[in-house]
Parts: sequence; C-alpha cells; structure tokens
Amino acid sequence: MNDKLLAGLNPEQLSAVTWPAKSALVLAGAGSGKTRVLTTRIAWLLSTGQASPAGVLAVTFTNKAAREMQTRLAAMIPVNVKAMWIGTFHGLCNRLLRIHYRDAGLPQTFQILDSGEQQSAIKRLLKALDVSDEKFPPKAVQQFINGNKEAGVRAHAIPAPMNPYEAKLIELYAAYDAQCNREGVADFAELLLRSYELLSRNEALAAHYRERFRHVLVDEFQDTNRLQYAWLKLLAGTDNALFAVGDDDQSIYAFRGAEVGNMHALLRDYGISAPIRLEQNYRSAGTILDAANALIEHNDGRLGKQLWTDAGSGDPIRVFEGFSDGEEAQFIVDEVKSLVRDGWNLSDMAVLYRSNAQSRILEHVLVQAGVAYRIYGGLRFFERQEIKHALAYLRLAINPDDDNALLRVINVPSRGIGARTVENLQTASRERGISLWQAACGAGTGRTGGKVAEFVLLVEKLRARCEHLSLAEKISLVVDDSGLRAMYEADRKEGEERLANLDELVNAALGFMPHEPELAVVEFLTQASLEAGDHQADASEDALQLMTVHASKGLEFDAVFIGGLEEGLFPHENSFSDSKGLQEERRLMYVAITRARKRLYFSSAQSRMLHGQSRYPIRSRFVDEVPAELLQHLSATVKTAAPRRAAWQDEPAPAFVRNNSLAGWRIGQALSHSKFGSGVVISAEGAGDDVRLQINFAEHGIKWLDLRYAADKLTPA
Ligand SMILES: Nc1ncnc2c1ncn2[C@@H]1O[C@H](COP(=O)(O)OP(=O)(O)OP(=O)(O)O)[C@@H](O)[C@H]1O
Ligand SMILES: [Mg+2]
Repeated sequence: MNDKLLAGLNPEQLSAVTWPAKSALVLAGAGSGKTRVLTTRIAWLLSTGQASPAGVLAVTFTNKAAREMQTRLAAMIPVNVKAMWIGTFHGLCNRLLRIHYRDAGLPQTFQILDSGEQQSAIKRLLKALDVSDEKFPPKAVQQFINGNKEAGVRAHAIPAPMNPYEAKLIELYAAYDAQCNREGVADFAELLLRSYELLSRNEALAAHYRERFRHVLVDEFQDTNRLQYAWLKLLAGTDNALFAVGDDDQSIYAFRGAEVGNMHALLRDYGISAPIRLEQNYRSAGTILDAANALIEHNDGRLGKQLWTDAGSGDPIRVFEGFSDGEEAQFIVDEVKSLVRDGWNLSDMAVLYRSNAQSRILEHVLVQAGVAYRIYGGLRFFERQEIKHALAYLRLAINPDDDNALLRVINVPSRGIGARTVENLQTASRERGISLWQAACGAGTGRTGGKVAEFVLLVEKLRARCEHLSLAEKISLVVDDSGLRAMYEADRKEGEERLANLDELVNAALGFMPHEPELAVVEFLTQASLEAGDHQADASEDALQLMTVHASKGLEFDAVFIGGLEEGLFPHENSFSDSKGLQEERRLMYVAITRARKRLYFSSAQSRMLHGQSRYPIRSRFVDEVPAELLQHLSATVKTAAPRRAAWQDEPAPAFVRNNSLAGWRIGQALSHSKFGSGVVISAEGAGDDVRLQINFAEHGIKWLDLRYAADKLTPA
C-alpha cells in the first residue's frame, strides 16, 4: 500500500513525504508538487499508523483548495476526509469557535459577517454615534479594524494614538467590537483573532489540541500573516511537527499583511536547518515554464529557486490584442469553443483576471454563446439580494435579536415601515441597550407601531412554524410566508431569475449535510458566508472556470487565458507608486502563468470600459517581460513597426499611456482634427514617414488617417 502511495515521487519529494515527525519547510516553485507532497504525507502518516485522522490538522487558503485536498486524499486512502480537520484558516477557526463558543464568549448561533455586511454594520455604528461618514469613510474604518485584527491587536492594546483622528478610529474599533458582541456576530478577521485568543488564554484547551494535533500541515505558507502564524504556533506548540510548504515567488497577499518573513521565522522558531527544495516542475510545458521563470527574474530579493521540466516545450504562448474589451472577450470565447471542438474539456480551461469587474463582459459573451461557466469568488450566489433577504428571514427565525438581519428585511417586501420608524427603533435600542427586535416588540400600536407589530407577528409565526421543519422546508417556508416570493413574482424584470435563485437555495439546502443535524441552520448559514459562490452552477456540469488570479492559487488547468493584460489593470494602477507593489503584481502574474499545463493565452484590449469610463490602455509590461520567442501574436490590430518594448521598458509607469513613437503621436492620445473634431488615437500602423493612425472621433466615429496628408490637420488636445 505504501509502495503505491509513494510510487512516482522523485527523490526530493519522497524525502519530504516521509520526513520524520518533526517540523520542515518545503520551499519550491510552482507546480513542483508541494501540494501533492503535503497530501501524500498525510496519507502516508495515516496509512503507516503514525497518525490518526483526528490527529492531523491541515490548512489551505481557499475553499476550493481545501476540497481538492480532501478529494485527492480520499482517492489515496479510505478515510472519512469530511471528519478531518482539513480546511481554510477561517473554516477551521469557525469550527473551533462553534465547539468552544462559551469559552470564546459567543452565542452558539453566532453569525458570520461577510465584508459587505461588516461595512453596513460600521455604517450603522457611525450613524448611532453621530460620526460623519465623510470624515470617517466606512471603508477606511473597516480597513483600520481588519488591519489591526489581522495583526492580532484589539482596540485597547493599540499604543497611544498619534493624532486625534487615530484616537477616534480606535474608539470606533472598540465600539464596533462591542456592537458585534451585542448582536452575536463575527466578521472574518474576528474568527481568527477570537480563536487565537481562545487558545492563548486557555492553556488547558491549547494543551488539549496540542496533544491531539501531532501533525500540523500548511499549504501556501508564504501567504500566512502574523496572526495566522501565531495561531499555528499555538496549535503546534514546539513539540509537534509543523510541516509547511510554500513559494516566496507566489506571495500575493502582502497587501493583507502576509509576511514572507514567516518563512525565516519558521526556520528559526522550529530549528529547521535547511528548507527542502523541489526543483522539477510537473505541471507546465517548457514554454510556459520558461515564460514564468523569465518574468519573475525581474523581481529582486527572491529566495531563489530553480525549476526545470522534462516535458517538451509545447505550444507558444498566444497573444491577442483586441480593439475593445468586447472583442477581447469574443476572442476568448471563440477560442474556448474551438478548443472544445478539438476535444478539450471546458472545466479544464480557465479565464483569469486581475479584477472581479472584468468578469461581467466575459459573462455577457459567454451567455450569448451558450457556453457554461462557473465563477469562483466575486459574483456570489450568496451575495445576491434575494438570497440575502431569504437568509435574513431564516436568521430572524432562529435569532430575532440579529439586528443586521432585521434591518435588512423589516421593510422587504415593503410594508410601510419607513426610515423614520426604523430610526426610532434604533434610538430606543441604543438608549435602552436592547436589540432592535426587543425595541420592535415594544413599539406599541399607533399607525406605524401597528405595522411594526405586524412584522413582529410575522417573525413570531415564522419562528413557531419553522421549529420542526427540515432546513429546506424552513427555507421554503420563509420565502413564501415572508412575502418574498409574491414580491418577486410581481417583478416582471428580474423576478424570474431571482425566483430561480431562491429555488436554487432550497436545492442547496436539500443537498446540505450538516455535521450536527440540530445545528443544520447555523451550519448552513455559516457555509453561506464562508463558501460564497459554490452553488451558482451545477458543480458536476462541465463548465469554463472564471476567477481572479488571487482565487486561482494552487489550481491548475490545461488551458489558461489571462485577460486584461494592460497597464493600469494588470499591473494594477494602485501598484505604480512603489516598486514593492509592482513586484507583488509580478508575483501575481507568475501565479497566473504557472496555472497552465499545456496552453496559455495573453489577451488585452486597446479600449476598455472601466468604472463607467472609456479607457485606452497600453499593453501590460508583463507581456513584454516574457521573451519574444515564446510568444505568437494572433491579432492584426496593432502593426506598429516601432518596437513597443524599447519605448517604455525602463520607465517607471507614470500613466496609462506611454509614447509609442508614431511620428510623435501615441496610442491613447487625445487630439483634435480641424474637420472631424476631437478624438483619441486607438491604433496605428506603418513606420517612419508612412504612419497611419486609427482615430476614434467623438462625433464622426472611427477613421484611419494617413499622416502624410493629415499631419497638419491634427493638434494634441
Ligand atoms: N512526481 C510526480 N510525478 C508526476 N506528476 C507529479 C509529480 N509531482 C507532482 N505532480 C503533478 O504536478 C502537478 C503540480 O503539483 P502540485 O499542485 O502539487 O504543485 P505545487 O507545487 O503545489 O504548485 P503550486 O505552487 O502552484 O501550488 C499536479 O498535477 C501533480 O499531480
Ligand atoms: Mg500547491
């Protein structure tokens, strides 16, 4: 059995898998088998009897990666992987807190606030405290709170504030925590901090888990932040084996406080003399690997790794530059369809993008073309309005003191309870230190009081009727009895889709397997918060995979499309100001490239709608950091003879648009023509004296102009 498990591993992998029961760091590049080593090690520990399924804790970064690890493990040995402690940091912390909710000072049914809900909670707080949300934008307050939580710092522990503004932020942080405690809710960062505190304050409990989890394994270790590392140290103690795998070149969460420094700390704290290195890449064709290696060379301060493959060089990387973002999307979809005709599976192909907003246009084209797709992260089933409404009713049915839920639906569907009434309730709740629900119960009769009383009655009824129903029945019931169904039935425009989503919610509940049946609702709501995006398409359906580069970490696909390779988008404009930011963008690009097994596409657009505006970006520097001999250009739109690369290679990146040396003009430049008026240069061809510009004129549309004749009619705008 072991032989079979270990067969096919190379000597370094074998050494890592069968490493004695002590700590280790596997430091190796993308596709070298880190995750495979980690999973195989768990299987090996179990099958050799060195560990029991209950004695292993394994952490990964995304839900998808955690599930993948479970699937791979289940394929290797017969074990109930669902019962094992394999999950994301958030998932495992949640599990810990559910078990020890009392010690953690949380109600058993505590709800998780996602990022949007956290922001509304902060907005509510600002209002209650009469703090201007212009001076203290909720988003900034949120960042301050989460940043501190992720560093493990509570409000009272922040050292003396540097100025009154910071003092106020600290005050808001404390008030926010108090509000969350009152309402029995926890945001994402809270899950981690709270469970860290639980263990650090409760030595007996920590000792119990240390006794239990003799093996703690971490994937993607380069992306752990300080608190996560401290949490791991608490759990692993110094005697247990902390087995971490990672790649400094794939560190992409520095903006959220992740520290590559944790790798050094791990070596030091656990007396590891040298990291284990894996150098053979098993994932990608040679060309793809060469591209990744060449790109990441542009970064400095790397720990340094070699990667080689004995796979052939494979296809060149195909580069497409579309005229517009629509054309780019169309290219991707056409190409996907042609690959399918050639026998590729849709689910083995992925489109990766830097920002979530980019998915919309792709979705549009995919829908038109009738290509099935799934989106991970981003547009989330559980973030859709109708789903949130239904879940809010469900939450009220189990805990009416849930202020967030109550505020969401007190007037949905509309029942004549206006903002004024809600404000009165909020005042009452604040003054008397009670929940909104309690305030509503005492709202009296009067004209609006009567409406509130009706709502109270509705919720009471839902509570009573829900009691003995299954989860799916409960959801059906709240959807019907709350009036949501009727409301969407009356909505001609979007109702149909929303009703379909609500039905899908019931389906999700039907297929839901709770760990503890009596906590099914809580577990379901928890999953809804943790696993956004999982029920939007039938998981078994063959579908194209869409996701941000961040979400693609650790995954692999036969064909990968990296879209929107434009300066300002990828690298993101926010990263232009410092070289650290740019290097993180480059690592992100390295992650994107190394997801591909056989086929890789780079695409970009010369004009793009972004934040409601047309932009005329130029191609990303990252395309040009890949050696030209690895690329095959597919588009004919830009035929500038001028070497684009030379034009901007060494510059920083001050703006979207840089000079392309087209007789003094550049792509993206605004100008005006004596006859056609104002316009923007969108592409060009020719060189020297023979240059033609394609210009998009505001009033006269797109025209090609020959500079030999038109030069004197043009002036820069
Ligand atoms: N010894 C091996 N023989 C054959 N295939 C292997 C071997 N080791 C790993 N692979 C395969 O190579 C691919 C990449 O492995 P894996 O995902 O574990 O790499 P990784 O180092 O975790 O990559 P990343 O850094 O992207 O997370 C997988 O398909 C894996 O099954
Ligand atoms: Mg991996």
